[in-house]
Amino acid sequence: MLETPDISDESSRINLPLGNTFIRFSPLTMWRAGSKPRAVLLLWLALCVIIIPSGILTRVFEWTGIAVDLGTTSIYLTIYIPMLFCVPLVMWFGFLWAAIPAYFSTFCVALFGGMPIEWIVVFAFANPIGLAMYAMFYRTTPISKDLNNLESLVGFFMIALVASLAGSIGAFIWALTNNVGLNVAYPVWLGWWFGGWLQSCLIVAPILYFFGPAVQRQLAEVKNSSLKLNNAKGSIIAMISGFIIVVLCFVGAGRYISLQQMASIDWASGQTMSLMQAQNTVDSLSYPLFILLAVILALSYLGYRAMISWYDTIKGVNQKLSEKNKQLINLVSLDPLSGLYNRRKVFEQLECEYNRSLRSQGTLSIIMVDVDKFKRVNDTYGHLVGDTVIKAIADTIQVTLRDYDTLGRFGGEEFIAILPSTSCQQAQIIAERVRAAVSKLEIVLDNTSQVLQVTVSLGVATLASTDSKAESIIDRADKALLQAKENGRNQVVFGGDQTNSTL
Ligand SMILES: Nc1nc2c(ncn2[C@@H]2O[C@H](COP(=O)(O)OP(=O)(O)OP(=O)(O)O)[C@@H](O)[C@H]2O)c(=O)[nH]1
Repeated sequence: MLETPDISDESSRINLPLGNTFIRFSPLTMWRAGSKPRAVLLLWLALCVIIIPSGILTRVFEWTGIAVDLGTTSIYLTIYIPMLFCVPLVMWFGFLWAAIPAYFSTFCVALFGGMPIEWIVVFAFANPIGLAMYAMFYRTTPISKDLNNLESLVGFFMIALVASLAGSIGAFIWALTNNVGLNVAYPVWLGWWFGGWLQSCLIVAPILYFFGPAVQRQLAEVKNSSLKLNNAKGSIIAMISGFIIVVLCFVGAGRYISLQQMASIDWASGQTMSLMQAQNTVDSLSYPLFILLAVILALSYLGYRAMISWYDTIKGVNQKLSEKNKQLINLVSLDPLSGLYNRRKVFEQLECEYNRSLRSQGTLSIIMVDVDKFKRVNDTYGHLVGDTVIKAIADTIQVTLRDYDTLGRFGGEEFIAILPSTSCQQAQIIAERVRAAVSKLEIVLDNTSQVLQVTVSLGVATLASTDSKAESIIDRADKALLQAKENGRNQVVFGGDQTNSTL
Protein backbone atom coordinates (compact mmCIF):
# COMPACT_ATOMS: atom_id res chain seq x y z
CA MET A 1 0.00 0.00 0.00
CA LEU A 2 1.09 3.55 -0.57
CA GLU A 3 2.68 5.19 2.38
CA THR A 4 3.25 8.89 2.38
CA PRO A 5 5.42 9.95 5.30
CA ASP A 6 3.22 11.67 7.88
CA ILE A 7 4.81 14.87 8.98
CA SER A 8 1.65 16.57 10.15
CA ASP A 9 2.23 15.55 13.78
CA GLU A 10 5.54 17.31 13.81
CA SER A 11 4.14 20.46 12.29
CA SER A 12 1.20 20.78 14.67
CA ARG A 13 3.69 21.27 17.40
CA ILE A 14 6.31 23.94 17.25
CA ASN A 15 9.31 23.06 19.29
CA LEU A 16 10.46 26.13 21.09
CA PRO A 17 14.18 26.72 21.12
CA LEU A 18 16.01 24.96 23.91
CA GLY A 19 16.25 28.14 25.94
CA ASN A 20 12.53 28.59 26.22
CA THR A 21 11.98 25.75 28.60
CA PHE A 22 12.48 26.55 32.24
CA ILE A 23 13.62 24.25 34.99
CA ARG A 24 10.68 23.36 37.21
CA PHE A 25 11.18 24.75 40.72
CA SER A 26 11.44 21.58 42.75
CA PRO A 27 14.67 21.66 44.80
CA LEU A 28 13.92 18.43 46.63
CA THR A 29 13.26 16.49 43.43
CA MET A 30 16.43 17.92 41.88
CA TRP A 31 18.43 16.94 44.93
CA ARG A 32 17.28 13.34 44.53
CA ALA A 33 17.43 13.28 40.72
CA GLY A 34 21.16 12.61 40.31
CA SER A 35 24.47 14.40 40.19
CA LYS A 36 23.72 16.91 37.41
CA PRO A 37 20.45 18.32 38.82
CA ARG A 38 22.03 18.34 42.27
CA ALA A 39 25.02 20.33 40.97
CA VAL A 40 22.60 22.85 39.41
CA LEU A 41 20.75 23.16 42.72
CA LEU A 42 24.01 23.72 44.61
CA LEU A 43 25.07 26.31 42.06
CA TRP A 44 21.77 28.14 42.58
CA LEU A 45 22.19 28.04 46.37
CA ALA A 46 25.74 29.41 45.98
CA LEU A 47 24.36 32.21 43.78
CA CYS A 48 21.73 33.00 46.42
CA VAL A 49 24.51 33.37 48.96
CA ILE A 50 26.13 35.95 46.64
CA ILE A 51 22.92 37.67 45.50
CA ILE A 52 21.13 38.17 48.81
CA PRO A 53 23.85 40.23 50.57
CA SER A 54 24.99 41.91 47.32
CA GLY A 55 22.24 44.50 47.66
CA ILE A 56 23.55 45.53 51.08
CA LEU A 57 27.12 45.74 49.75
CA THR A 58 26.01 48.20 47.07
CA ARG A 59 24.55 50.34 49.85
CA VAL A 60 27.64 50.08 52.03
CA PHE A 61 29.97 51.04 49.18
CA GLU A 62 27.46 53.43 47.68
CA TRP A 63 27.39 51.89 44.20
CA THR A 64 23.74 52.61 44.02
CA GLY A 65 23.60 54.65 40.87
CA ILE A 66 24.52 57.65 38.78
CA ALA A 67 23.00 61.09 39.19
CA VAL A 68 21.83 62.56 35.89
CA ASP A 69 20.96 66.23 35.65
CA LEU A 70 18.06 66.83 33.29
CA GLY A 71 17.93 70.63 33.65
CA THR A 72 14.85 71.28 35.72
CA THR A 73 14.97 67.86 37.40
CA SER A 74 17.80 65.58 38.18
CA ILE A 75 17.23 61.83 38.32
CA TYR A 76 19.27 59.12 39.89
CA LEU A 77 19.85 56.14 37.62
CA THR A 78 19.67 53.21 39.98
CA ILE A 79 22.08 50.32 39.63
CA TYR A 80 20.91 47.30 41.57
CA ILE A 81 23.46 44.46 41.66
CA PRO A 82 21.03 41.64 42.68
CA MET A 83 19.03 42.15 39.49
CA LEU A 84 22.20 41.68 37.41
CA PHE A 85 22.14 38.08 38.67
CA CYS A 86 18.40 37.60 38.88
CA VAL A 87 17.51 38.55 35.30
CA PRO A 88 19.83 35.89 33.79
CA LEU A 89 18.51 33.48 36.43
CA VAL A 90 14.90 34.04 35.41
CA MET A 91 15.85 33.56 31.75
CA TRP A 92 17.91 30.41 32.21
CA PHE A 93 16.24 28.76 35.22
CA GLY A 94 12.73 30.16 35.60
CA PHE A 95 10.65 32.51 37.72
CA LEU A 96 10.93 31.16 41.28
CA TRP A 97 14.65 30.49 40.93
CA ALA A 98 15.15 34.24 40.41
CA ALA A 99 12.25 35.64 42.44
CA ILE A 100 13.35 34.05 45.71
CA PRO A 101 16.86 35.59 45.83
CA ALA A 102 15.44 38.86 44.43
CA TYR A 103 12.85 39.01 47.20
CA PHE A 104 15.29 38.30 50.01
CA SER A 105 18.00 40.62 48.68
CA THR A 106 15.52 43.51 48.58
CA PHE A 107 14.26 42.46 51.99
CA CYS A 108 17.81 42.70 53.40
CA VAL A 109 18.48 46.06 51.72
CA ALA A 110 15.27 47.53 53.14
CA LEU A 111 16.02 46.10 56.58
CA PHE A 112 19.50 47.59 56.41
CA GLY A 113 17.98 50.94 55.37
CA GLY A 114 15.73 50.92 58.43
CA MET A 115 12.40 50.51 56.68
CA PRO A 116 9.57 49.32 58.98
CA ILE A 117 9.16 45.55 58.75
CA GLU A 118 5.52 45.64 57.61
CA TRP A 119 6.63 47.78 54.67
CA ILE A 120 9.59 45.57 53.87
CA VAL A 121 7.34 42.55 53.38
CA VAL A 122 5.46 44.42 50.64
CA PHE A 123 8.40 46.39 49.25
CA ALA A 124 10.43 43.23 48.57
CA PHE A 125 7.79 42.03 46.08
CA ALA A 126 8.63 44.82 43.62
CA ASN A 127 11.53 43.08 41.86
CA PRO A 128 9.85 39.63 41.72
CA ILE A 129 6.94 41.36 39.96
CA GLY A 130 9.41 42.71 37.37
CA LEU A 131 10.92 39.22 37.03
CA ALA A 132 7.44 37.77 36.48
CA MET A 133 7.22 39.90 33.35
CA TYR A 134 10.40 38.32 31.94
CA ALA A 135 9.13 34.84 32.80
CA MET A 136 5.72 35.48 31.24
CA PHE A 137 7.25 36.76 28.05
CA TYR A 138 9.77 33.99 27.61
CA ARG A 139 7.41 31.19 28.61
CA THR A 140 5.18 32.04 25.73
CA THR A 141 7.42 33.41 23.01
CA PRO A 142 9.47 31.21 20.72
CA ILE A 143 12.40 33.60 20.54
CA SER A 144 15.92 32.87 21.60
CA LYS A 145 17.10 33.74 25.07
CA ASP A 146 20.66 33.99 23.80
CA LEU A 147 19.67 37.21 22.01
CA ASN A 148 21.48 35.91 18.93
CA ASN A 149 19.26 37.71 16.43
CA LEU A 150 17.73 41.14 16.08
CA GLU A 151 14.22 39.88 16.83
CA SER A 152 15.28 38.41 20.18
CA LEU A 153 17.30 41.49 21.08
CA VAL A 154 14.41 43.88 20.38
CA GLY A 155 12.04 41.53 22.26
CA PHE A 156 14.39 41.53 25.22
CA PHE A 157 14.73 45.34 25.25
CA MET A 158 10.95 45.68 25.19
CA ILE A 159 10.31 43.20 27.95
CA ALA A 160 13.12 44.72 30.02
CA LEU A 161 11.31 48.05 29.77
CA VAL A 162 7.99 46.60 30.92
CA ALA A 163 9.72 44.60 33.66
CA SER A 164 11.64 47.68 34.89
CA LEU A 165 8.40 49.67 34.97
CA ALA A 166 6.68 46.88 36.89
CA GLY A 167 9.53 46.60 39.38
CA SER A 168 9.77 50.35 39.89
CA ILE A 169 6.47 50.52 41.83
CA GLY A 170 8.76 49.94 44.82
CA ALA A 171 9.91 53.57 44.37
CA PHE A 172 6.55 54.79 45.66
CA ILE A 173 6.81 52.68 48.78
CA TRP A 174 10.24 54.11 49.31
CA ALA A 175 8.73 57.60 48.95
CA LEU A 176 5.95 56.81 51.40
CA THR A 177 8.21 55.34 54.05
CA ASN A 178 10.60 58.28 53.76
CA ASN A 179 7.72 60.75 54.03
CA VAL A 180 8.68 62.53 50.82
CA GLY A 181 6.25 64.19 48.46
CA LEU A 182 5.54 63.47 44.81
CA ASN A 183 8.13 66.04 43.71
CA VAL A 184 10.80 63.78 45.17
CA ALA A 185 9.08 60.46 44.46
CA TYR A 186 8.71 61.18 40.76
CA PRO A 187 12.42 61.61 39.83
CA VAL A 188 13.28 58.68 42.08
CA TRP A 189 10.75 56.55 40.24
CA LEU A 190 12.09 57.77 36.87
CA GLY A 191 15.66 56.89 37.80
CA TRP A 192 14.50 53.59 39.25
CA TRP A 193 12.91 52.16 36.12
CA PHE A 194 15.19 53.91 33.63
CA GLY A 195 18.28 52.74 35.51
CA GLY A 196 16.84 49.23 35.76
CA TRP A 197 16.15 49.21 32.05
CA LEU A 198 19.62 50.50 31.09
CA GLN A 199 21.21 47.98 33.40
CA SER A 200 19.31 45.15 31.67
CA CYS A 201 20.11 46.42 28.17
CA LEU A 202 23.76 47.31 28.69
CA ILE A 203 24.93 44.69 31.17
CA VAL A 204 22.45 41.79 31.29
CA ALA A 205 21.96 41.55 27.50
CA PRO A 206 25.72 40.97 26.82
CA ILE A 207 25.80 38.41 29.67
CA LEU A 208 22.92 36.52 28.04
CA TYR A 209 24.55 36.73 24.62
CA PHE A 210 28.04 35.61 25.63
CA PHE A 211 27.27 33.09 28.39
CA GLY A 212 23.76 31.96 27.40
CA PRO A 213 24.68 29.20 24.91
CA ALA A 214 27.20 27.54 27.24
CA VAL A 215 24.93 27.77 30.28
CA GLN A 216 21.95 26.43 28.38
CA ARG A 217 23.96 23.53 27.05
CA GLN A 218 24.86 22.62 30.60
CA LEU A 219 21.27 23.01 31.76
CA ALA A 220 19.78 21.05 28.85
CA GLU A 221 19.79 17.79 30.76
CA VAL A 222 17.82 19.14 33.68
CA LYS A 223 15.23 20.88 31.56
CA ASN A 224 12.54 18.29 31.22
CA SER A 225 9.47 20.16 30.12
CA SER A 226 9.14 21.20 26.51
CA LEU A 227 6.36 23.72 26.10
CA LYS A 228 3.61 23.02 23.60
CA LEU A 229 2.29 26.10 21.93
CA ASN A 230 -1.24 24.79 22.45
CA ASN A 231 -0.70 25.21 26.17
CA ALA A 232 0.91 28.60 25.88
CA LYS A 233 -2.40 30.48 25.83
CA GLY A 234 -3.50 28.85 29.07
CA SER A 235 -0.21 29.43 30.80
CA ILE A 236 0.00 33.10 29.81
CA ILE A 237 -3.58 33.75 31.00
CA ALA A 238 -2.74 32.06 34.31
CA MET A 239 0.44 34.11 34.63
CA ILE A 240 -1.23 37.43 33.79
CA SER A 241 -4.03 36.67 36.28
CA GLY A 242 -1.44 35.80 38.92
CA PHE A 243 0.47 38.97 38.12
CA ILE A 244 -2.67 41.15 38.44
CA ILE A 245 -3.56 39.55 41.77
CA VAL A 246 -0.03 40.05 43.12
CA VAL A 247 0.09 43.70 41.99
CA LEU A 248 -3.36 44.43 43.39
CA CYS A 249 -2.40 42.86 46.71
CA PHE A 250 0.83 44.84 46.57
CA VAL A 251 -0.97 48.14 45.98
CA GLY A 252 -3.77 47.34 48.44
CA ALA A 253 -1.38 46.34 51.20
CA GLY A 254 0.74 49.42 50.51
CA ARG A 255 -2.26 51.71 50.81
CA TYR A 256 -3.50 50.06 53.94
CA ILE A 257 -0.16 50.19 55.71
CA SER A 258 0.53 53.75 54.63
CA LEU A 259 -2.89 54.89 55.89
CA GLN A 260 -2.25 53.28 59.25
CA GLN A 261 1.18 54.81 59.48
CA MET A 262 0.23 58.28 58.36
CA ALA A 263 -2.65 58.34 60.79
CA SER A 264 -0.26 57.78 63.63
CA ILE A 265 2.53 60.17 62.54
CA ASP A 266 3.37 62.82 65.03
CA TRP A 267 3.98 65.78 62.76
CA ALA A 268 6.16 68.81 63.56
CA SER A 269 3.08 70.54 64.94
CA GLY A 270 2.83 67.73 67.42
CA GLN A 271 -0.59 66.73 66.20
CA THR A 272 -1.56 63.36 64.83
CA MET A 273 -2.60 63.54 61.21
CA SER A 274 -6.29 62.96 60.76
CA LEU A 275 -7.32 59.82 58.88
CA MET A 276 -8.94 62.07 56.25
CA GLN A 277 -5.69 63.93 55.61
CA ALA A 278 -3.78 60.66 55.51
CA GLN A 279 -6.26 59.30 53.00
CA ASN A 280 -5.68 62.32 50.75
CA THR A 281 -1.91 62.02 50.99
CA VAL A 282 -1.95 58.35 50.20
CA ASP A 283 -4.33 58.93 47.31
CA SER A 284 -2.05 61.54 45.80
CA LEU A 285 0.83 59.07 45.95
CA SER A 286 -1.28 56.13 44.81
CA TYR A 287 -2.67 57.63 41.60
CA PRO A 288 0.63 57.44 39.69
CA LEU A 289 0.88 53.87 40.93
CA PHE A 290 -2.53 53.00 39.49
CA ILE A 291 -1.67 54.73 36.21
CA LEU A 292 1.56 52.78 36.07
CA LEU A 293 -0.32 49.59 36.78
CA ALA A 294 -2.80 50.32 34.00
CA VAL A 295 0.08 51.02 31.57
CA ILE A 296 1.79 47.76 32.48
CA LEU A 297 -1.41 45.77 32.11
CA ALA A 298 -2.18 47.43 28.76
CA LEU A 299 1.33 46.65 27.55
CA SER A 300 1.03 43.08 28.78
CA TYR A 301 -2.29 42.65 27.01
CA LEU A 302 -0.96 44.10 23.77
CA GLY A 303 2.12 41.92 24.05
CA TYR A 304 -0.10 38.90 24.69
CA ARG A 305 -2.23 39.63 21.62
CA ALA A 306 0.89 40.15 19.53
CA MET A 307 2.33 36.86 20.72
CA ILE A 308 -0.85 34.91 20.05
CA SER A 309 -1.13 36.28 16.52
CA TRP A 310 2.55 35.54 16.03
CA TYR A 311 2.00 31.93 17.08
CA ASP A 312 -0.96 31.63 14.77
CA THR A 313 1.17 32.96 11.93
CA ILE A 314 3.99 30.54 12.73
CA LYS A 315 1.52 27.69 13.02
CA GLY A 316 -0.09 28.63 9.69
CA VAL A 317 3.29 28.89 7.99
CA ASN A 318 4.30 25.50 9.39
CA GLN A 319 1.08 23.89 8.23
CA LYS A 320 1.53 25.31 4.74
CA LEU A 321 5.13 24.12 4.78
CA SER A 322 4.13 20.61 5.72
CA GLU A 323 1.45 20.58 3.01
CA LYS A 324 4.04 21.71 0.47
CA ASN A 325 6.41 19.02 1.73
CA LYS A 326 3.72 16.41 1.25
CA GLN A 327 3.04 17.70 -2.25
CA LEU A 328 6.75 17.59 -2.97
CA ILE A 329 7.04 14.03 -1.70
CA ASN A 330 4.04 13.06 -3.84
CA LEU A 331 5.54 14.77 -6.87
CA VAL A 332 8.76 12.82 -6.68
CA SER A 333 7.19 9.46 -5.78
CA LEU A 334 3.70 9.27 -7.24
CA ASP A 335 2.33 8.93 -10.73
CA PRO A 336 -0.19 11.76 -11.17
CA LEU A 337 -2.65 9.79 -13.36
CA SER A 338 -3.01 6.57 -11.39
CA GLY A 339 -1.91 7.83 -7.96
CA LEU A 340 0.40 4.79 -7.76
CA TYR A 341 4.13 4.88 -7.08
CA ASN A 342 6.10 6.02 -10.12
CA ARG A 343 8.97 4.13 -11.75
CA ARG A 344 11.65 5.79 -9.58
CA LYS A 345 9.84 4.94 -6.36
CA VAL A 346 9.10 1.39 -7.56
CA PHE A 347 12.83 0.76 -8.10
CA GLU A 348 13.57 2.18 -4.64
CA GLN A 349 10.92 -0.06 -3.09
CA LEU A 350 12.12 -3.14 -5.01
CA GLU A 351 15.72 -2.53 -3.89
CA CYS A 352 14.49 -2.30 -0.34
CA GLU A 353 12.44 -5.54 -0.52
CA TYR A 354 15.30 -7.32 -2.33
CA ASN A 355 17.72 -6.47 0.51
CA ARG A 356 15.15 -7.42 3.14
CA SER A 357 14.57 -10.82 1.47
CA LEU A 358 18.32 -11.47 1.30
CA ARG A 359 18.71 -10.63 4.97
CA SER A 360 15.78 -12.76 6.09
CA GLN A 361 16.34 -15.42 3.40
CA GLY A 362 12.71 -14.93 2.51
CA THR A 363 10.90 -15.08 -0.79
CA LEU A 364 10.05 -12.19 -3.08
CA SER A 365 8.03 -12.13 -6.29
CA ILE A 366 7.01 -9.50 -8.79
CA ILE A 367 4.31 -9.29 -11.44
CA MET A 368 4.60 -7.14 -14.56
CA VAL A 369 1.19 -6.24 -15.99
CA ASP A 370 0.68 -4.81 -19.50
CA VAL A 371 -2.66 -3.80 -21.02
CA ASP A 372 -3.42 -5.70 -24.22
CA LYS A 373 -3.88 -3.79 -27.46
CA PHE A 374 -4.06 -0.52 -25.62
CA LYS A 375 -3.03 1.43 -28.70
CA ARG A 376 -6.35 0.42 -30.18
CA VAL A 377 -8.23 1.92 -27.21
CA ASN A 378 -6.43 5.22 -27.69
CA ASP A 379 -6.92 5.18 -31.42
CA THR A 380 -10.62 4.31 -31.19
CA TYR A 381 -11.78 6.37 -28.22
CA GLY A 382 -9.07 8.97 -27.81
CA HIS A 383 -6.39 9.54 -25.18
CA LEU A 384 -8.76 10.83 -22.50
CA VAL A 385 -10.66 7.53 -22.52
CA GLY A 386 -7.28 5.78 -22.58
CA ASP A 387 -6.37 7.66 -19.38
CA THR A 388 -9.64 6.61 -17.74
CA VAL A 389 -8.92 2.99 -18.64
CA ILE A 390 -5.41 3.19 -17.14
CA LYS A 391 -6.86 4.64 -13.92
CA ALA A 392 -9.62 1.97 -13.77
CA ILE A 393 -7.11 -0.85 -14.30
CA ALA A 394 -4.78 0.61 -11.66
CA ASP A 395 -7.64 0.70 -9.13
CA THR A 396 -8.72 -2.84 -9.96
CA ILE A 397 -5.21 -4.27 -9.57
CA GLN A 398 -4.73 -2.31 -6.33
CA VAL A 399 -7.81 -3.79 -4.66
CA THR A 400 -6.93 -7.30 -5.85
CA LEU A 401 -3.49 -7.21 -4.18
CA ARG A 402 -2.84 -7.60 -0.46
CA ASP A 403 -2.24 -4.65 1.88
CA TYR A 404 1.48 -5.24 2.13
CA ASP A 405 2.04 -5.57 -1.65
CA THR A 406 3.29 -2.53 -3.56
CA LEU A 407 1.83 -1.50 -6.89
CA GLY A 408 3.47 1.02 -9.20
CA ARG A 409 3.07 2.35 -12.73
CA PHE A 410 6.16 1.20 -14.56
CA GLY A 411 5.56 2.94 -17.86
CA GLY A 412 2.68 3.91 -20.20
CA GLU A 413 0.17 1.06 -19.82
CA GLU A 414 2.50 -1.14 -17.81
CA PHE A 415 2.27 -1.81 -14.05
CA ILE A 416 4.48 -3.66 -11.61
CA ALA A 417 3.45 -5.34 -8.38
CA ILE A 418 6.05 -6.17 -5.72
CA LEU A 419 4.96 -9.08 -3.53
CA PRO A 420 7.11 -9.57 -0.41
CA SER A 421 7.29 -13.02 1.22
CA THR A 422 5.55 -14.58 -1.76
CA SER A 423 6.60 -17.83 -3.43
CA CYS A 424 6.37 -18.38 -7.20
CA GLN A 425 3.21 -20.49 -6.82
CA GLN A 426 1.50 -17.86 -4.65
CA ALA A 427 2.59 -15.12 -7.07
CA GLN A 428 1.06 -16.98 -10.00
CA ILE A 429 -2.21 -17.39 -8.11
CA ILE A 430 -2.25 -13.66 -7.34
CA ALA A 431 -1.39 -12.83 -10.99
CA GLU A 432 -4.24 -15.02 -12.18
CA ARG A 433 -6.58 -13.22 -9.76
CA VAL A 434 -5.46 -9.87 -11.22
CA ARG A 435 -5.96 -11.08 -14.79
CA ALA A 436 -9.46 -12.36 -14.02
CA ALA A 437 -10.42 -9.12 -12.18
CA VAL A 438 -9.30 -6.91 -15.09
CA SER A 439 -11.03 -9.06 -17.69
CA LYS A 440 -14.31 -8.68 -15.77
CA LEU A 441 -13.88 -4.93 -15.49
CA GLU A 442 -16.53 -2.94 -17.34
CA ILE A 443 -15.64 0.65 -18.09
CA VAL A 444 -18.68 2.73 -18.99
CA LEU A 445 -17.85 5.52 -21.41
CA ASP A 446 -19.33 8.80 -20.22
CA ASN A 447 -20.82 10.23 -23.37
CA THR A 448 -22.09 7.06 -25.13
CA SER A 449 -22.83 4.78 -22.16
CA GLN A 450 -20.89 2.22 -24.19
CA VAL A 451 -19.14 -0.46 -22.07
CA LEU A 452 -15.47 -1.03 -22.69
CA GLN A 453 -13.61 -4.20 -21.66
CA VAL A 454 -9.88 -4.80 -21.68
CA THR A 455 -7.52 -7.61 -20.82
CA VAL A 456 -4.00 -7.71 -19.47
CA SER A 457 -0.98 -9.97 -19.92
CA LEU A 458 1.16 -10.77 -16.91
CA GLY A 459 4.76 -11.89 -16.42
CA VAL A 460 5.68 -13.32 -13.00
CA ALA A 461 9.17 -13.81 -11.56
CA THR A 462 10.48 -14.83 -8.16
CA LEU A 463 13.80 -14.06 -6.51
CA ALA A 464 16.30 -16.82 -7.39
CA SER A 465 19.42 -17.84 -5.49
CA THR A 466 21.45 -16.81 -8.56
CA ASP A 467 20.12 -13.23 -8.61
CA SER A 468 22.91 -10.75 -7.83
CA LYS A 469 20.76 -7.65 -8.12
CA ALA A 470 17.12 -6.62 -7.88
CA GLU A 471 16.87 -5.81 -11.60
CA SER A 472 17.39 -9.50 -12.50
CA ILE A 473 13.85 -10.30 -11.29
CA ILE A 474 12.46 -7.48 -13.44
CA ASP A 475 14.33 -8.88 -16.47
CA ARG A 476 12.76 -12.30 -16.01
CA ALA A 477 9.28 -10.88 -15.39
CA ASP A 478 9.65 -8.73 -18.53
CA LYS A 479 10.64 -11.73 -20.63
CA ALA A 480 7.69 -13.69 -19.20
CA LEU A 481 5.37 -10.82 -20.10
CA LEU A 482 6.64 -10.85 -23.68
CA GLN A 483 6.03 -14.58 -23.75
CA ALA A 484 2.44 -14.00 -22.53
CA LYS A 485 1.92 -11.51 -25.35
CA GLU A 486 3.35 -13.93 -27.89
CA ASN A 487 1.19 -16.75 -26.53
CA GLY A 488 -1.93 -14.73 -27.36
CA ARG A 489 -2.32 -12.23 -24.47
CA ASN A 490 -4.77 -12.26 -21.50
CA GLN A 491 -2.68 -14.80 -19.64
CA VAL A 492 -0.04 -15.31 -16.94
CA VAL A 493 3.45 -16.65 -17.68
CA PHE A 494 6.05 -17.46 -15.06
CA GLY A 495 9.58 -16.44 -15.98
CA GLY A 496 12.57 -18.57 -15.08
CA ASP A 497 13.18 -21.89 -13.43
CA GLN A 498 10.55 -22.62 -10.78
CA THR A 499 12.88 -25.01 -8.95
CA ASN A 500 15.60 -22.39 -8.70
CA SER A 501 13.23 -19.82 -7.19
CA THR A 502 13.29 -19.34 -3.44
CA LEU A 503 10.18 -20.99 -2.03
N1 LIG B 1 -4.09 7.41 -22.94
C1 LIG B 1 -2.87 7.10 -22.63
N2 LIG B 1 -2.15 6.33 -23.43
C2 LIG B 1 -0.90 5.98 -23.10
C3 LIG B 1 -0.30 6.46 -21.92
N3 LIG B 1 0.96 5.94 -21.87
C4 LIG B 1 1.13 5.20 -22.98
N4 LIG B 1 0.02 5.20 -23.73
C5 LIG B 1 -0.25 4.54 -24.97
O1 LIG B 1 -0.24 3.12 -24.81
C6 LIG B 1 -0.02 2.56 -26.06
C7 LIG B 1 0.87 1.35 -25.95
O2 LIG B 1 0.87 0.69 -27.20
P1 LIG B 1 1.84 -0.49 -27.58
O3 LIG B 1 3.07 -0.39 -26.77
O4 LIG B 1 2.00 -0.50 -29.06
O5 LIG B 1 1.09 -1.75 -27.10
P2 LIG B 1 -0.39 -2.23 -27.16
O6 LIG B 1 -1.18 -1.49 -28.18
O7 LIG B 1 -0.94 -2.19 -25.80
O8 LIG B 1 -0.25 -3.69 -27.65
P3 LIG B 1 0.33 -4.89 -26.87
O9 LIG B 1 1.06 -4.37 -25.70
O10 LIG B 1 1.21 -5.57 -27.80
O11 LIG B 1 -0.82 -5.68 -26.44
C8 LIG B 1 0.55 3.65 -26.97
O12 LIG B 1 -0.43 4.02 -27.91
C9 LIG B 1 0.81 4.82 -26.02
O13 LIG B 1 0.60 6.08 -26.63
C10 LIG B 1 -1.07 7.31 -21.10
O14 LIG B 1 -0.63 7.77 -20.04
N5 LIG B 1 -2.32 7.61 -21.47
